[in-house]
Amino acid sequence: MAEKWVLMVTAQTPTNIAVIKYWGKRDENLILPINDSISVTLDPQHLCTTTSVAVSPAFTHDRMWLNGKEISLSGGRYQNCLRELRARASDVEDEEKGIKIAKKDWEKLHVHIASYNNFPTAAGLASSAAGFACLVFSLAKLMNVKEDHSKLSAIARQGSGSACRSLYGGFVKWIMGKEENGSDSIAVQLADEKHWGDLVIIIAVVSSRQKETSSTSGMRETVETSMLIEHRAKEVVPRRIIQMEEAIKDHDFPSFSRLACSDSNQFHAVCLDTSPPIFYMNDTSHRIISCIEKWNRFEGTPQVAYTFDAGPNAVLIAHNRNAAKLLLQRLLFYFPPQSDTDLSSYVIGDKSILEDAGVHNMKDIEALAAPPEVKDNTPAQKYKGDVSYFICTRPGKGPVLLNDETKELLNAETGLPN
Ligand SMILES: Nc1ncnc2c1ncn2[C@@H]1O[C@H](COP(=O)(O)OP(=O)(O)OP(=O)(O)O)[C@@H](O)[C@H]1O
Ligand SMILES: C[C@@](O)(CCOP(=O)(O)OP(=O)(O)O)CC(=O)O
Repeated sequence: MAEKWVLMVTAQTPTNIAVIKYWGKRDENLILPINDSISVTLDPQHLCTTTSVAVSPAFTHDRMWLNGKEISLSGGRYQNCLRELRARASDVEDEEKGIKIAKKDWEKLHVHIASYNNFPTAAGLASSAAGFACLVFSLAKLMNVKEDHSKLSAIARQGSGSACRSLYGGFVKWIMGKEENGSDSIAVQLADEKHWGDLVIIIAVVSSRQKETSSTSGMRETVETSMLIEHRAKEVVPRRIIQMEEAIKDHDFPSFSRLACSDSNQFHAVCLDTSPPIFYMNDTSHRIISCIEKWNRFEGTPQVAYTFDAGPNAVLIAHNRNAAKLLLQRLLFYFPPQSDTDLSSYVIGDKSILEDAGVHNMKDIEALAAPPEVKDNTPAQKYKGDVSYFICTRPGKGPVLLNDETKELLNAETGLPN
């Protein structure tokens, strides 16, 4: 194998937001959780990771570049994923390029990985979920790993727990499993993205700075010190999982919303019950919760569900386009952009919701009326600049291979970043 060929695969993988949260591990190395969790996959058009992986006899060691910067692959999580994939690699033949890789060659061959997140990394927008899912999916294709998505999810899980749910589109359950080796701790699809196509998701990016306590250390401290976590994992979540599956199957938005909001609040309550306490939400997060709670109560039936991961950003799930329009009007009313902000960078993603809301420029935002649920009270206060930007999106599809050469992140001849 003295030739200098480069074989490359590029894939795109979505991120996901948990509506029944994973928080706490029973095995730190294999990443085995203490409860099942359920998530919604977000449309990769708006939030996704793109990863190119390449193999060449010319590569001297495994290397990775994340968002253009070289990072070390020596960490246990990357090593575990690479080892599991190499062990399952098969023969690969590319007749056109005259490349033949035998199964046993994969132990000696090295890979180059380049990945790009089209959203802030490590800011509570689940970059590790999309990132590890994409790494595993693309390497599995390159190495001709002949296993289904559920088996691949058990490998992605070893990169980051929530990553196993990004192997599927739509609505996904991560089954915690019972086996000590983690073989039954896998993700399964509950319903695809078309099943509940009415849902609209608006993310309020409250802060895109890197957070103080990572999910990994946060959940470790919770398991070690919180008395509430055991009750949550053993009593509360198992019941909620059954109810959430039903709500999704039946398109029952009121139940979906109540369960998602309660579960997010309970996750943040166990963070507060951790010693020392962990605060992921901030004042802006709390104001968003109040706004939604007030509106939902005023309407008599939930219009929007909220959920917050390990950070202050709000993920708001509206039951249809009309609710999303009314939601965006409320959000822009309470959280108008700074005067020097450009509207097109303040609301990104699916801008058609902005059209529905009748907001075309900054003047339209200033002209928004206070929502009816606050009218009788003192004039509603506004919090200009407290939200960095909004992303409008929807439930989306799972990983896909990209055959477009212009999307490749590695050079087809050198295997180095483009
Ligand atoms: N595209 C990627 N490919 C591979 N690994 C990635 C990628 N993006 C992020 N990661 C890994 O995930 C880490 C960030 O994970 P972290 O859990 O801190 O943040 P997050 O996933 O953005 O937030 P959260 O999981 O709490 O929602 C990065 O330091 C990196 O190791
Ligand atoms: C709050 C959460 O987003 C926690 C995600 O934790 P991670 O999957 O990032 O943690 P590790 O398994 O240690 O990598 C809830 C969820 O996604 O279910």
